[in-house]
Amino acid sequence: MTLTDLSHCQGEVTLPGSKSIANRALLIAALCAEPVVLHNVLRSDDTARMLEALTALGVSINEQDATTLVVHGCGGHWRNTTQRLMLGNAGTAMRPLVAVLAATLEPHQRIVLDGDARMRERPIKDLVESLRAQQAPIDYLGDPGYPPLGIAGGLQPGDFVIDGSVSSQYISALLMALPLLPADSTLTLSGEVVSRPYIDLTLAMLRDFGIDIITVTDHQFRIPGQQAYRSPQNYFVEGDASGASYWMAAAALGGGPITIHGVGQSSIQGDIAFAEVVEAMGADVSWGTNQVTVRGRGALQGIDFDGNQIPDAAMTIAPLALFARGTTIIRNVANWRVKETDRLAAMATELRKTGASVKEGKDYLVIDPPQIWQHAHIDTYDDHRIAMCFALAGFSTAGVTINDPGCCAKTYPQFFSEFSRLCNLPPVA
Ligand SMILES: O=C(O)C1=C[C@@H](OP(=O)(O)O)[C@@H](O)[C@H](O)C1
Ligand SMILES: C=C(OP(=O)(O)O)C(=O)O
Repeated sequence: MTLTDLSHCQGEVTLPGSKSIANRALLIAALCAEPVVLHNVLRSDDTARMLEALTALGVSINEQDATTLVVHGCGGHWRNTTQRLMLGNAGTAMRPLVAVLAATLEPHQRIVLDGDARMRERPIKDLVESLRAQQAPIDYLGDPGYPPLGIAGGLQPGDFVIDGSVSSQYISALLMALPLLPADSTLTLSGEVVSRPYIDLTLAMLRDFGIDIITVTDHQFRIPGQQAYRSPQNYFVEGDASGASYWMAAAALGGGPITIHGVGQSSIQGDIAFAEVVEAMGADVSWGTNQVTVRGRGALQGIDFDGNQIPDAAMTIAPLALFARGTTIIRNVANWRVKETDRLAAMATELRKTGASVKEGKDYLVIDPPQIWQHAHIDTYDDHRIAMCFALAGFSTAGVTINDPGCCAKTYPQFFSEFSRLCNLPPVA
């Protein structure tokens, strides 16, 4: 898809449901003993993998309409445990399922969790070792430290320790699983903890489903055992705040205004903080009930930003940097290297194609905008966020061609049709 010389991008857009919330809600609802009606569920590759996995485990899930699903949970007593579950590249399916299955399977039951080629390269060792230290029988069936994994029941409550410096998803996974054990546990986080707002998101959702977790310190939780997930009957999935970052950026570049429906200032998603980034770079942000409006103010200014708390939305700073005055630094994002692709390397390579000057460090990027723009053919590495970020380079007169824009289906299948609509382009086939 080629995008060139976009000037206006304005109007109203309604976000799809959050991937992070939808996949947590599906799994948690499956752990309830009573049905839960989930509203505004994202339908995308990542949620499809979770839905398929839960269905294979024997959970019945009915569609009331495309985004309203009724989950008939089985209280953690899975009806079918002879499966190999294929989880694609959905971190939010793989990581929680490892811990939850370890906590809920019987010792004689065994499940294999596997994913696509990239998932087999994404580390899971810290999580597996923490579970194994508490007697969970988990085997590496391929390369040690990576999926596929064979998992059986047998996990014991006790004092869990986990390194939080690679992925917060490991910690969220343990927080979801440990309340189901027959006695109390503690969970201690070692190392620098990345992506902390996703841990807070997990804690907020666990509360909504009746689970009690005591935060002892920033690095320790006490988790009473023998708890049961309780159905709130209805649960509403907020719009995807990471997805909102592309619209905020498009408004900052094209003037907007763009009103984004589905998240508000009090969102439980950390990525909503991207609004402060576009404000700092040169846009006006105004909040309404469950909505935010962004207007560009003209020239953007480069920024020096620590992306550790919001690694997904922080990617959207990179295309803004192409249009900003001065240098932009995105720092403290080492774990970009273990996501859909090595995002530090991919981002640096693709930004350079526009004429930008980019320094790629171990855990940071330094970006200076192009002095002379070149038309860039962007490779997307099967990474939805690379595809969506580079749509924004379409605001240059040289423009971009994005290879395989369809990879945005991981979290935002409608992204390019919505982008075309707001920028007044011919509809995407
Ligand atoms: O818990 C979650 O829903 C997520 C946590 C983050 O991963 P890390 O904790 O691995 O940074 C984020 O990048 C991912 O898209 C979703
Ligand atoms: C890192 C991401 O996904 P995952 O949930 O697979 O980790 C992402 O959506 O940017």
